Amino acid sequence: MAARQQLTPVLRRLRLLKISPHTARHTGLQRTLTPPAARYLSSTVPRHFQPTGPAPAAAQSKLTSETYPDIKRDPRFAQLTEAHVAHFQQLLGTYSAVLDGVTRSDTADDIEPFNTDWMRKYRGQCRLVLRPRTTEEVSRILKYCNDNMLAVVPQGGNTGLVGGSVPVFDEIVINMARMDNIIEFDEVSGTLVAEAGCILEVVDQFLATAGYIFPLDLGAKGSCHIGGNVSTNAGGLRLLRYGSLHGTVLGIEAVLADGTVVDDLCKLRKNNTGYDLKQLFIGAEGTIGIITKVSIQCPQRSPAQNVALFGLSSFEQAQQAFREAKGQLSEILSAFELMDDGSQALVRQVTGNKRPLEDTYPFYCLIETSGSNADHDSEKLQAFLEDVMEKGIVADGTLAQDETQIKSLWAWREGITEALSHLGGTYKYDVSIPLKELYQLVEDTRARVDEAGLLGDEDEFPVRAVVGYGHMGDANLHLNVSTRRFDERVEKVLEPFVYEWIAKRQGSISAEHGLGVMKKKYIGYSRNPTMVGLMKNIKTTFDPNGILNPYKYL
Ligand SMILES: O=C(O)CC[C@@H](O)C(=O)O
Ligand SMILES: [Zn+2]
Repeated sequence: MAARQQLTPVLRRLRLLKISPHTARHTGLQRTLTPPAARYLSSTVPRHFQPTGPAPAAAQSKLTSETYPDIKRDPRFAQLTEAHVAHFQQLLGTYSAVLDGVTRSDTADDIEPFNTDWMRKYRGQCRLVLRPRTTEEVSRILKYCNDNMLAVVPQGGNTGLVGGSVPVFDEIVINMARMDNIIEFDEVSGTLVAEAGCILEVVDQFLATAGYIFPLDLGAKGSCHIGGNVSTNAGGLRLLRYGSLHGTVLGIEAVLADGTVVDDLCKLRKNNTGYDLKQLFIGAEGTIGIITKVSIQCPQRSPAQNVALFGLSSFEQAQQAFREAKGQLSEILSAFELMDDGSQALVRQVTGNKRPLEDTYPFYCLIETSGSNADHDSEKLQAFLEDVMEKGIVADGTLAQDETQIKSLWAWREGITEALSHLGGTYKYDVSIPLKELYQLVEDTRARVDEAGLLGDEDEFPVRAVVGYGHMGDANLHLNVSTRRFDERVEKVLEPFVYEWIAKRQGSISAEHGLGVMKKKYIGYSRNPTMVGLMKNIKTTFDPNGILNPYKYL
């Protein structure tokens, strides 16, 4: 206690000193999602982005097949015919298809959003979108496609960042949005069973009404589907606390290429009976089957939550702060995120929002705690803050006092992706590196782009900034190269340089966003030939004709 009193002057440096514990953020089931334009208009920034928002300033108009001329359409696949369309129309009833140029649609939807990814970096040429409502319909669609050699792309909320959920050529899109039922929830065990097309935020808000939380949270939660999350093995903001989907997913139902339904919708935490086949579908990006249902273990929602944002003078200090946070906050630490100043300057530029700290620092960390005892948590956090400030690890900081402040602090981290998208094209590298060297990649990349004469403030330079941020608690960095326009010269300077850099340090070239089209040819930088060979065997076993999400992943 004496020590704490002595430290009071240090604590005064925190602008929002008083920690007010508060209840969980989401209450009630709400299906209305906020339009993207409104996202930056208030201090209570909604925590998601939409894939169908306004096109980024320098949207890619090129087709993926033009950007990647070495990818050729597989001649084994059939061309779509009138007979195929008629078949699907009959199969799916009135809610059937959107066919480009031909009026066979149950909606007025344009086909283009299904062909284009959220970043407008990848553009396919699909002419048919199917939107099944049941597993049975998915099964029939796939059986027919397999028998007729029609390639398909499973599509969730289309919020992916590696071009995995849009076609490359004329693959048929199987969009899962209509399979959006929450099937059952056990309030005692916390086991949820839901269809793949459920929107993550909707499920999370449903769980909030029962005092639970979905064990995954990410910026795209307002648009992404839980089936897509599982298919890409999304990591998100609280992996540090709740672990990977490989641990929380208890079971899945999936449909194989030939229409076979794999019913492994297990609800048990323990089940060592034979190979754990569901694990193969988690992170397979729809290449071995389409996930139709998911059973998942949901943790209890923490009644007390606190968020703090700190400024730090070096990456070395960010590491020290992380170490202290783990030691001192232990079981209540639920997120530890890193942002460099460049990323924060871009968010500020796009949103116009006032920065949370008065001065700028080279690095910022966002810490979240979630616990069950508000007094206990506040005490721990206070003590942690006193300690890291006294030790000179943290230069300045701010603590959210209420729900609104929590959201606006989180927006400085979660809003980076969207902010960058408004500035032009972004080359994104989602990587895992041993923590010590995490930020070195950003510095080395910046130096390389600069040396190539591509980085500058004036419009003639394609690259505006090279920034880094990410899930420091998971040693997962998001290296983002923000450009005024996508430019082949930039891509050539970045690739394979970034992948080689990572391979030298035994890192992963794909930490949480998947491989998609973007990293297909680079898999060898993170997986050895024996493993890639085994993966190819698995792919052939599950999908002998290769109709599921071709041209990607392997
Ligand atoms: O846009 C990115 O590079 C990262 C997106 C997402 O994984 C995040 O952590 O914000
Ligand atoms: Zn991330």
